[in-house]
Amino acid sequence: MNSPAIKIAHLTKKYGAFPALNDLTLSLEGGQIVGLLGENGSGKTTLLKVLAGALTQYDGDVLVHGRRIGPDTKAMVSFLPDASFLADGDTIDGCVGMFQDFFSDFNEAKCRDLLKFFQLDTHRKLNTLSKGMREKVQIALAMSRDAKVFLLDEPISGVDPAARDVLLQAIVRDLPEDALLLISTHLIHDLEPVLDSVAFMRHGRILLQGAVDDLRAERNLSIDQLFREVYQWSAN
Ligand SMILES: Nc1ncnc2c1ncn2[C@@H]1O[C@H](COP(=O)(O)OP(=O)(O)OP(=O)(O)O)[C@@H](O)[C@H]1O
Repeated sequence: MNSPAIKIAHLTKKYGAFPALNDLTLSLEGGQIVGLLGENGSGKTTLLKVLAGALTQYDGDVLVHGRRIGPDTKAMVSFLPDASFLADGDTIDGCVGMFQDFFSDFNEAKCRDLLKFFQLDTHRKLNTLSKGMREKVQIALAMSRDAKVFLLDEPISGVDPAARDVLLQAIVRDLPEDALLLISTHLIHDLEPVLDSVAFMRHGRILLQGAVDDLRAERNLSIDQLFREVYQWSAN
């Protein structure tokens, strides 16, 4: 049998003495879109950084397709961090060239197609773009790798509500079959239509996990409503 796309057991990541991830266990299969949800400070970004190989000091077992985090998994994982990872002075064309040089699974034609779809002039420098335009560039780059796991940290927070749907469709279209797309967000209502399952985090652990359809049917609530109910209840 194939290994799960992500398998985490007893993951603890401390900043100083503070456990941002606290004995977290999670297993996710490929071929699905998963929402990583949770209140501020619950550990979403920290978890994505561990999976991406950006944080290396932690306790516990973290496997991507059966491999420990390292060069092998980095080659399979496309990570879109919440902060801009591109240099201000570069043009969009320059960023495309950098991805082309850096990632052997980068599909330039797909990226250019997405940039065109977003109506971005690729001669422009990043420091002349709005926050939302920059997010579109980063999404086009990150989604144009032929990766097995995509980790997106708050990918659509900078775009206006009307543009979010378009952006989301661009993210999910042409997703490689069997790929896992794990998206952290507070914009649950916007994301809900594209999600197959969700993992709710609290205090560095998984509080609740399940298929969106099952959770909706069991609780008779939308995921947005369920989130409010769970966190209201657990905050008391
Ligand atoms: N570099 C750091 N040094 C110290 N503490 C940190 C650092 N990064 C994160 N933390 C702490 O770890 C906890 C988890 O932070 P993290 O950014 O992973 O949460 P999050 O769920 O992504 O939050 P948000 O929804 O606000 O983006 C928080 O309490 C935060 O203050």
